[in-house]
Amino acid sequence: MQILPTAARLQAYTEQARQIGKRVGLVPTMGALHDGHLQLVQAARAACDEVIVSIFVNPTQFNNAEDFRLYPRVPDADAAMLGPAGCTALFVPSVEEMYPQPTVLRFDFGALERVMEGAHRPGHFNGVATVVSKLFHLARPHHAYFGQKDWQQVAIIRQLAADLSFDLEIVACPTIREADGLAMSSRNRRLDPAARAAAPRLHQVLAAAAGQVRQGVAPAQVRAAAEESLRPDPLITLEYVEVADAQTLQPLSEYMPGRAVVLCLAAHLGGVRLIDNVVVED
Ligand SMILES: Nc1ncnc2c1ncn2[C@@H]1O[C@H](COP(=O)(O)OP(=O)(O)OP(=O)(O)O)[C@@H](O)[C@H]1O
Ligand SMILES: CC(C)(CO)[C@@H](O)C(=O)[O-]
Ligand code: BAL
Repeated sequence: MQILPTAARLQAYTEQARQIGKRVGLVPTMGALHDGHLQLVQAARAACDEVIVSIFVNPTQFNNAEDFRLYPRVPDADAAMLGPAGCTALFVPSVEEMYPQPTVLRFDFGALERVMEGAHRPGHFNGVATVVSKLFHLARPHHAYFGQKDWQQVAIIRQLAADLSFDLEIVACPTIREADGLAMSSRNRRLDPAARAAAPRLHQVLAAAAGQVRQGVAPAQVRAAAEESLRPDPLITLEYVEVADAQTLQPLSEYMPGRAVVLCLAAHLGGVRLIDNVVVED
């Protein structure tokens, strides 16, 4: 596995690969890798000759300085996992390399970002779109891999790729969970034992809500039941729970035949902010 510390090295590496007809897959991450990430690497390996993983804790997508400071960083353990998983090149730029000057780019994803993570983390998707655009320009991958745990992020990146005519396929991979249902997430490492023990409640509540959606319980009632169910838990502070159209991400007041529903939430457990979602197909 090659280590590529600079943008120029990444560009040269992928350009050479494309010139000899290789298919290039890109897996953007912020590191502190787990099986959710490795699934993306495996999917890339199955479809591509070159699997480029980027690890970059992108400052421009953090709306909370403490969250950025405390984001788990374990570069040696990450690198040790990636070779055996099938990564052929690891891009690990510095902040100065990615942002030689402060960026002034502004994206507006309209209704897609006025809800959920976009509404609760001002500037977050601007930072995500900025860094993902840069990665797409530098690596020019044929395929780029993202996780459905970040459902809204996938929708925004699809819009970004379409609007900017990036010639690549966005591949969304399912959410990988711990045995107790907790969605794998780098931030899980920051949970203390009590918060870790409480954390599977998030998925339990979403699973119960999904059951209600399947029975036709109205969206407002589903939301209220989820809020009610988490309220007594002293370790969990719910930030939002939403019942939304899975494609447009807009909150639903009623179900529409033939349209999938996504149930999304964000919650704080002992200072750690986690998100999760489940999708209910019609
Ligand atoms: N449990 C998971 N299952 C599938 N994909 C995942 C999972 N967790 C993260 N991913 C995907 O991995 C990519 C990199 O995510 P990232 O490095 O931010 O990790 P993370 O675990 O989501 O961390 P955090 O949510 O704490 O930032 C994203 O496309 C993300 O959706
Ligand atoms: C896509 C991404 C790597 C951009 O920094 C990040 O938002 C993430 O890890 O999901
Ligand atoms: N996986 C989402 C990246 C973030 O929370 O900033």
